[in-house]
Amino acid sequence: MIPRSLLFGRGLALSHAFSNQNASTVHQQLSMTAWNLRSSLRNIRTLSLMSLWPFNVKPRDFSLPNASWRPEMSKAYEYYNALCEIEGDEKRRLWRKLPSYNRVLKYTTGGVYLSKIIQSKARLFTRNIKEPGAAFEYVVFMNKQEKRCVCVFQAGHLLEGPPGHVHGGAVATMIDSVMGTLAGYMSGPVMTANLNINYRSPIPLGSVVLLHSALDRVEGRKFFVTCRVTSTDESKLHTEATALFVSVNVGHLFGTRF
Ligand SMILES: CCCCCCCC(=O)SCCNC(=O)CCNC(=O)[C@H](O)C(C)(C)COP(=O)(O)OP(=O)(O)OC[C@H]1O[C@@H](n2cnc3c(N)ncnc32)[C@H](O)[C@@H]1OP(=O)(O)O
Repeated sequence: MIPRSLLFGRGLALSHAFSNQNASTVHQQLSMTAWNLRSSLRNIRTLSLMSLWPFNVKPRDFSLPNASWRPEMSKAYEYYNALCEIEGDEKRRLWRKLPSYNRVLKYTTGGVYLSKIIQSKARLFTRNIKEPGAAFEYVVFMNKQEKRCVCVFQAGHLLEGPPGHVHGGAVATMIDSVMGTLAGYMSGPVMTANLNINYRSPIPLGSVVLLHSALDRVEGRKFFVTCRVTSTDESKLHTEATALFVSVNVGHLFGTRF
């Protein structure tokens, strides 16, 4: 979808051009009209080329296994991935692996935001480091029926906070992202309104942990979500969090509520 104003703005100028009866003015306006027409075609061509991108390139799914994954990460991935592949009716499948891109593609499928997003250099915070394994390696498995998800997270060397351990802000980033993904999956666009974190034990740099997130309750537009970060065998609790997400109209993200 291309914004109507962009497509038809010059078209309106074209129809208005014939309202003046004066011959020279009509001549001038015809030249203007030809210019407007050429310009419109150029705009349409540019916009249609733009609208083909990025759909003509398959986006990279950053949550697929790569060489930087430690055996523990691969093992946890295979465990949850196997749950996704349980045979049967598609609708009855409980677990799904969510793909993960470095752009928020969802909003580029159409509407007035298309050109804004396409022109943007924005990249998702957790997916903007090119070297595999250097920062956030993670994959989210969603269970919509049970209103919960599990994220397998391997924390790379660029996420250091206290020596040899993961930065609390990096842990918070992952918690916010996973809880936000769950709330968004259940409701559509959401924003974090409130996030409370208790750090119970430090996470060694390079280690693999699980983030278990669950939807606690919904009150109108408010989604209350919990999260626990544990070792992969779940014997050690690293972090606990609760958060409130508020569902928003997409216009809220662009400052144009409607
Ligand atoms: C794939 C990657 C996923 C990544 C997910 C990451 C998510 C994020 O990090 S989002 C970025 C950080 N968050 C923000 O920038 C949000 C900034 N805040 C806002 O935009 C707004 O305050 C927003 C959207 C939260 C709420 O605004 P608005 O839509 O006007 O709702 P508003 O009417 O104020 O509040 C709605 C309800 O929520 C409650 N509420 C709002 N904020 C809070 C809060 N901080 N604490 C408690 N309650 C709150 C209100 O009291 C109200 O409750 P009720 O309906 O019972 O009266």
